[in-house]
Amino acid sequence: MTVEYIRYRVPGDTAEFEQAYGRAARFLALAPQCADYELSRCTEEPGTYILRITWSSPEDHLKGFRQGELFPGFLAEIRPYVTAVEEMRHYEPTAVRGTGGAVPSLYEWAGGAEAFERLTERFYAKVTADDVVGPLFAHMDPAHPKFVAMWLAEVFGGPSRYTDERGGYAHMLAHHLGKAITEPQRRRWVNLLADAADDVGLPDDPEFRAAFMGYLEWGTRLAIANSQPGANPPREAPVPHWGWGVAPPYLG
Ligand code: HEM
Repeated sequence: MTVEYIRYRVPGDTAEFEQAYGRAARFLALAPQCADYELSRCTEEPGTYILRITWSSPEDHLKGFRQGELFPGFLAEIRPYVTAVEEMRHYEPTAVRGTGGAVPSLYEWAGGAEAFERLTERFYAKVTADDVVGPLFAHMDPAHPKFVAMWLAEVFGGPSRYTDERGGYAHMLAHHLGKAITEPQRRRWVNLLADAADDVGLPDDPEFRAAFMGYLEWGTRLAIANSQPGANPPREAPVPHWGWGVAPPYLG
């Protein structure tokens, strides 16, 4: 991915400029090389704009889009503003990124470490009594619920205890390798965790539950793939961090 920034200083009618970009954006929306785009207006100097476009690569932008069939239509809309461009360059994102304190983490929203411990205690009580998934956990370490609570807490934005104290992703992966988890087992695992979330009173607002269940769908489908005989997933990776996605926390 590469991020293109285009800085404009628009001398005349800024409403017309925004309308022109509104029309030009249709071509970006169709471009397979474009991941997303956003036009922002400067608060202090309203004639100044920055357009941010994320492209799959500089080559995809310069060869794929610029030399492709969508570019003439795009350019026709914004041609009057070409002379207003002050900067037009590609930037590589760095590791410095994240959300600030204005958005609570899913970990905080859920109720912190104690909420995840209540959740997994309840969940594994259901799991071990279950005929579909129970046999997989027959020799489970008694501390397993606590370890999975640490994992979930870290994934959802809590402290990095699973990484620091338990071996992180590599350790979690090692527990799934060769387990040959089936789809009915995966589905039961997800259903029991959703039931446990209700039982222990995890927040049930739509935004939290959509993000929570989104991670469970993603993680359990990976667990199936990684657990099949002969699977060769990456042995080292960071613990994933899961956020709110498209539905931010409801603060109404
Ligand atoms: C989001 C999905 C999942 C997450 C986050 C997860 C997390 C974990 C973690 C962190 C461990 C290692 C705990 C430790 O440090 O000792 C573990 C082990 C294990 N997981 Fe998962 N898991 C997921 C999905 C599944 C599914 C779908 C199954 C099977 C239906 C499964 C079966 C197991 C088993 C059998 C172990 C070893 C338990 C033991 O004997 O101690 N996991 N899991």
